[in-house]
Amino acid sequence: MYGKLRENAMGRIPQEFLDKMKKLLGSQYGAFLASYDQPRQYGLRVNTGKISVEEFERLAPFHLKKIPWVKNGYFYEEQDAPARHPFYYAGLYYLQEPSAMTPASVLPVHPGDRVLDLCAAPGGKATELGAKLRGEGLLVANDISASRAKALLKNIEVFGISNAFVTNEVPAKLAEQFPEFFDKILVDAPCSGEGMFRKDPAAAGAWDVKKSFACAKQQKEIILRAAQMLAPGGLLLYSTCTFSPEENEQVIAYLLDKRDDMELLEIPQYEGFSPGIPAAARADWIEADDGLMEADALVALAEKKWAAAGRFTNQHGEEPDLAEDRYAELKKCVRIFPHKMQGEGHFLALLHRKNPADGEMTHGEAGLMAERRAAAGEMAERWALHGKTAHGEAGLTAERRSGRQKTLQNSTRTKAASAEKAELQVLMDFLRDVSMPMDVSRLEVRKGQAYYAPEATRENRGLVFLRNGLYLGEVKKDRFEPSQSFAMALKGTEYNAVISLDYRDERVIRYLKGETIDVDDIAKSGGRGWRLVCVNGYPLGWGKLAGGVLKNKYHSGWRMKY
Ligand SMILES: C[S@@+](CC[C@H](N)C(=O)[O-])C[C@H]1O[C@@H](n2cnc3c(N)ncnc32)[C@H](O)[C@@H]1O
Repeated sequence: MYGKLRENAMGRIPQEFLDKMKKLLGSQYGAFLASYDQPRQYGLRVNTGKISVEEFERLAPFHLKKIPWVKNGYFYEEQDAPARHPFYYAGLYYLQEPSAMTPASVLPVHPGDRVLDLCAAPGGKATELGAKLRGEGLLVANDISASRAKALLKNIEVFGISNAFVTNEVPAKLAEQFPEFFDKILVDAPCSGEGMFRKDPAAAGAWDVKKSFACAKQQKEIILRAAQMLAPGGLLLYSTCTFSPEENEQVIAYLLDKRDDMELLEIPQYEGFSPGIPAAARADWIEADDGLMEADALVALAEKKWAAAGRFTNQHGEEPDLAEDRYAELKKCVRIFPHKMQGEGHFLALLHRKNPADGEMTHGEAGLMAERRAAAGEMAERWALHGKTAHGEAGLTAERRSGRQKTLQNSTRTKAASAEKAELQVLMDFLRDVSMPMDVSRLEVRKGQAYYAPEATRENRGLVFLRNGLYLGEVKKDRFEPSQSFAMALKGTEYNAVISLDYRDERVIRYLKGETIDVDDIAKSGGRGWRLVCVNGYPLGWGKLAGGVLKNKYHSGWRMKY
């Protein structure tokens, strides 16, 4: 009977799952099975928005080994305990299973792109997409679960990503607001998680053969909505952490059936990658809408479908010529198997939406392109007007700072009609000490709350969202209290009053636990006011200095607990 768990040599791996894998892998099945005797892989991915991989290798006291197929990925050893290190709190890396790093690493994202991560929580992939944007363009990071979206927002903030719109929506609602809007979309779909069994034995216990069918139904809805939001010429990366063909090749085959304008692209190859399995989109891997079915019913359903579609094998093994089958291109997908490389398991498909500009363009699409060209021109003018500085530029000279202040004041005048003018001025006074490149026309203060809106922001009325852009802090009468997220978005060189401690200094941990710390030895010249607290030059949060003592302003909800 389907769904019954059986104890076996590897623990609680369901026999029905093993039977499916045997069918999928054929002669490789033995090697796959043996991989369950191997330990799981631990990985961390460097946040290149904050630190280069070279500097990270020099600084991090871990046993690191490069993950060969991910430029900024490393294996570490369990005893390194990187989740307890201050560099983790500084957002220098994300802890992620190595094969899960692959989707965001193969989706080419460039500064200025409009990017959507549709199923983003808790942010393992969104944080990498955001790091690649370098603060330019827009990252819409969405999750249907409100509690998981909160975790997503925190990770985006820890990573210092300033241009994210974090939403908690169903894909259909987003598709209404963002038709053909995004250059790049990641769909890391909710799935049956068969690639998680070694890492998380509870996932094996929760597995059921019905789950793949239910997930596939959801995945098909999600991927179709994603395609609606993709601009002509855009790229869509679909991924899962499961092996089941129903949730992988069959979802891609479904999309290709529904959308003639979508095509599969080759994914840059790594020797351990396995190709997608065209036969898994047909053969007797069949979809049952209502889940659990007895074997006879499955065969009957399969025969009905094979007859109707005319492209599946029947139970006697008759199948059409592969070379003539459009599903042959499913081999461009990538499968990661734990017996072929050092990753737990993943599936990836990179899809391109054909651009009518390369052939005949429809009227609507031509309008969209013109609108986007105009918006790009307007943006370029705006940057020129406000003298945008390059990323990574360390600090402003006094001369440039005073020039910038003039620009800020000019902009304040343009907002004179706003009731928030006085509050905006308080914010601007604080920003005199900040040299992070900012476009002043994107600063907003609403009811005392200050934000820096993303570049490609849009009307979002009606959408449930947690954050639009960077939360800068709160204006309280005539003073400004900078936020934790603002500290994380700054570089150590972008605030002119910094207290930087070495990670071995015991005060770092005390600061992260929320304690007041004595910094008289560093702040020798005395002084008062806001200090950006850093570990080895990388911001951790704020403190307020008075008499050589630093009052702790680290976000109370983010404190180190042990
Ligand atoms: C595989 S997880 C995503 C993991 C994430 N990409 C990462 O790397 O950290 C799938 C996510 O999809 C969300 N989800 C489930 N159904 C969804 C839907 N219909 N639309 C959007 N998100 C959905 C789940 O809440 C879950 O957080």
